[in-house]
Amino acid sequence: MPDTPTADPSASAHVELRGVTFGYGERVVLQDLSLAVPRGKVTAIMGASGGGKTTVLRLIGGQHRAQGGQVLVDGQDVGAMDPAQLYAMRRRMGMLFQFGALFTDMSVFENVAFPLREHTDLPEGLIRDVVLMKLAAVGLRGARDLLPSQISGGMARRVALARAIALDPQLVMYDEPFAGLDPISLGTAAQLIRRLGQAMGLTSIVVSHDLEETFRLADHVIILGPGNVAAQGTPEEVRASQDPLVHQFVRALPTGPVPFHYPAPSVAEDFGGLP
Ligand SMILES: Nc1ncnc2c1ncn2[C@@H]1O[C@H](COP(=O)(O)OP(=O)(O)OP(=O)(O)O)[C@@H](O)[C@H]1O
Repeated sequence: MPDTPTADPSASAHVELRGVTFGYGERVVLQDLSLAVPRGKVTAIMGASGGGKTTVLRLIGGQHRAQGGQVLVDGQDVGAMDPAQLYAMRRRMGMLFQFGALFTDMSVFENVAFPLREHTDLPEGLIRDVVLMKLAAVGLRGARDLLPSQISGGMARRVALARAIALDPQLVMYDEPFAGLDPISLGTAAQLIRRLGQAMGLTSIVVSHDLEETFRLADHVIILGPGNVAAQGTPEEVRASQDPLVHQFVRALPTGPVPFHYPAPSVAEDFGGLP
């Protein structure tokens, strides 16, 4: 049984999935999945590898459409949006994907200016002010003229964050924001996600495998089990969950209900013909 959170996050949900089913071809990844992301808070989506976390982000961003159920952003059904509505919705969203790399032939400044040039008619002077403000927010105003090849991985992640918030989004989605970062850069990135979220009143959704950092950062945690929510609530509530899958997950145990094998034909079928 999924754990019941003490406060009902759907009361002020920014994003809601209602009975969502989604698969790639034959492979069903999400089955009747319902969850709510509270507004103005940091929500972590965690779970076993391949459990569908990135797929959930793609459904919220409208890159995929649910095959059953509804994905609601600000109460609007993403699956029913026409291209113009999708475009308008995405303008209010920032997305920071692990490999959503910077444009390598553009300076740090131009990388952050890019969405402003694409989506607004702001005059050059204002673009400069906004870019420098966003770079200042991530501590990199002084790095404006450098190329991505001249900055560290941690700095590049911060530039990508400045770019993701360039248009003052209401919602920012982070897919593995800590992957590959050293402990100091990781702590800085987590602090930035929290501080910027608070300063801008953002709803943040963080998909991460980094259990300790993510539990420290998040207000609300959702653990995906096979196709559905295994537990959700505050980090403390989720830590205390009795669900065997959640227990395995929060204690990082190698054995438990989370399968090691990707679904495959039976061993007999694959090897039965061997002498
Ligand atoms: N474009 C695609 N085509 C086919 N299968 C896909 C595609 N994208 C993802 N999958 C499959 O869907 C399942 C869920 O993938 P997803 O990336 O959403 O999981 P995840 O929980 O984010 O995984 P991880 O934590 O390892 O990044 C996986 O089994 C994956 O192999």
